[in-house]
Amino acid sequence: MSARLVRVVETSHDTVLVVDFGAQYAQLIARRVREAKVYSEIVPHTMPVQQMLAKNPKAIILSGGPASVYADDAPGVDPDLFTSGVATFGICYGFQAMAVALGGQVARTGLSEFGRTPVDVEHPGTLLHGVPAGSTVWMSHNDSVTQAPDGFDVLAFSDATPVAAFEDPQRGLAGVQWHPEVLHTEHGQAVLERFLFDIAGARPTWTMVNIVDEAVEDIRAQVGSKQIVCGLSGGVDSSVAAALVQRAVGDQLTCVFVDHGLLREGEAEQVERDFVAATGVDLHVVDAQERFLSALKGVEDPEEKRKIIGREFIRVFEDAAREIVAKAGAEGDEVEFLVQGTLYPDVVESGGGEGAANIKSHHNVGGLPDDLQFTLVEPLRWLFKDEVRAVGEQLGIPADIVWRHPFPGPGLAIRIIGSVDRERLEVLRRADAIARAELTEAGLDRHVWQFPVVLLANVHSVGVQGDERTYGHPVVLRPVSSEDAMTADWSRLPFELLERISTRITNEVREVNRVVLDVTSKPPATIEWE
Ligand SMILES: Nc1ncnc2c1ncn2[C@@H]1O[C@H](COP(=O)(O)OP(=O)(O)OP(=O)(O)O)[C@@H](O)[C@H]1O
Ligand SMILES: O=c1[nH]c(=O)c2[nH+]cn([C@@H]3O[C@H](COP(=O)(O)O)[C@@H](O)[C@H]3O)c2[nH]1
Ligand SMILES: NC(=O)CC[C@H](N)C(=O)O
Ligand SMILES: [Mg+2]
Repeated sequence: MSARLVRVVETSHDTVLVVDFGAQYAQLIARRVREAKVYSEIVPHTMPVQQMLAKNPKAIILSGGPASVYADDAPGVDPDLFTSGVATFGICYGFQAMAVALGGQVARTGLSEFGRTPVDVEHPGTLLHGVPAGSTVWMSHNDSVTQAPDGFDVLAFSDATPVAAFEDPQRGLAGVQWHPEVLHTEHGQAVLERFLFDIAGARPTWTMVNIVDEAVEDIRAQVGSKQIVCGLSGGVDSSVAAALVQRAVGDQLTCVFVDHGLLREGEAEQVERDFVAATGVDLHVVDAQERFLSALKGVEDPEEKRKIIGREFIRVFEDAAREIVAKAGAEGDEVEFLVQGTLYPDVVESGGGEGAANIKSHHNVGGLPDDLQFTLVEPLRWLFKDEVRAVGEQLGIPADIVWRHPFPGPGLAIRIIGSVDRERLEVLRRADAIARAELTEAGLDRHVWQFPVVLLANVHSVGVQGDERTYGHPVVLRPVSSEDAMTADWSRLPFELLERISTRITNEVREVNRVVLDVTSKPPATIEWE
């Protein structure tokens, strides 16, 4: 990330740091803060307090976490934080850790609360101003604060928890046992906003107009008068990134669309037609089917597939950059910059959070080759997907691009379980086209986040079609709902729709004799099968 961009963000907006104690919901907390128009970043709990303070935060939020505050290896909070003058809000584990650090008591009372829980507000104070006397919140804890630290007012209690919320507005400190960030909690956003605005005094300046203006300014400063290429897939992220760069440096930008042979039916034609029509951008289409398919020949391991694809993408961008420079007749002037549509969850998932495991190498982050020659320009690396969509709308990108379902860069290669070849790709492409067309026909595109169809090319199953025995392959339908692809649930599509898809696929795609539905959430599964 460019040091300049860090400065632009930090000096023109109030920043809220979300300290991650291993929470399920650290990302969600950051998103909710941003929904209140305050810029927010996640930092690991291992970051020293001095380093946090160096980011000049307006407020700090301590997240929940799996540990018990008195356990030997429990992550603690440096008491310096509470004398630094920075307003601090504790949620669940963060609330308990704040209580202990300031001299309160936490105990495992034997009374746990999970899920929907009624709380009584006995004294709203500043934090719970406007919250009714009885409301329902979402809890997930075994330990409870049994005594608030000196100087704090206790604001609420539940059946199992004598201290469910407290505050000391003079010192800018407050906390709740429940999770204000989850949708099931009534008045959750309002409580976060009382903390942000009334206790911390943060300013709501993180708006789409400001985000766009600042990104444009920053790209201009980074790129100057040089040529720049953008890997454009026609997906939401790269379309929005390209539109931002186009606004910043106009015709210095050339977009490169790679047809790697792993695309869905009609995709290449659609990107060429719709994207150019919508933006007027200079689009360079590369037919690299042969190159990708021969590099992938016989490869079954998912990580190996991803690494090969990441590498080939970059090699194609390098070749394209050389051609673009030659065409422009600009001798000796190399293309130094490559625009990618990398998002904040990509950054967090690929080790932005301390000790985060590598689940899979996204082709544009962990899958990049070591000898990358380009300087990356990633104007969206601070944003969540819903924010990217809002930026896209702000830039006037048509709704069918902004609301497209995400499609992974490695394409159908990671939806064929087993090695990839032209025949298998063709089978999957036909099944996928049927599923997508029926979803659209049913008017349910906006109800699902994504709808992968997966070909189990390594598996055979017996069927009977036209009174004859067949020995074909199953395909898996994987419709999911999600807010940001970090977590997901399987979509409850109507049975009639599933039936139509199943019948059409087995009738129209000869190689497939079985259609199954994936009913796993993420976690424990992931959205894509590889
Ligand atoms: N076929 C392609 N040609 C050129 N670049 C691509 C292609 N596929 C992916 N990329 C590059 O990889 C990046 C990451 O891909 P990813 O699928 O996450 O984003 P996207 O396609 O822009 O949006 P979406 O997530 O909505 O599909 C893209 O932003 C783009 O820069
Ligand atoms: O551009 C991409 N390059 C990749 O290598 C990649 N792998 C997964 N995805 C997409 O990321 C989201 C989360 O996917 P998973 O639950 O499978 O990890 C889902 O939206 C996936 O489609 C990718 N996108
Ligand atoms: N969700 C949480 O933060 C839980 C905090 C702590 N582990 C408890 O069980 O009470
Ligand atoms: Mg994509």
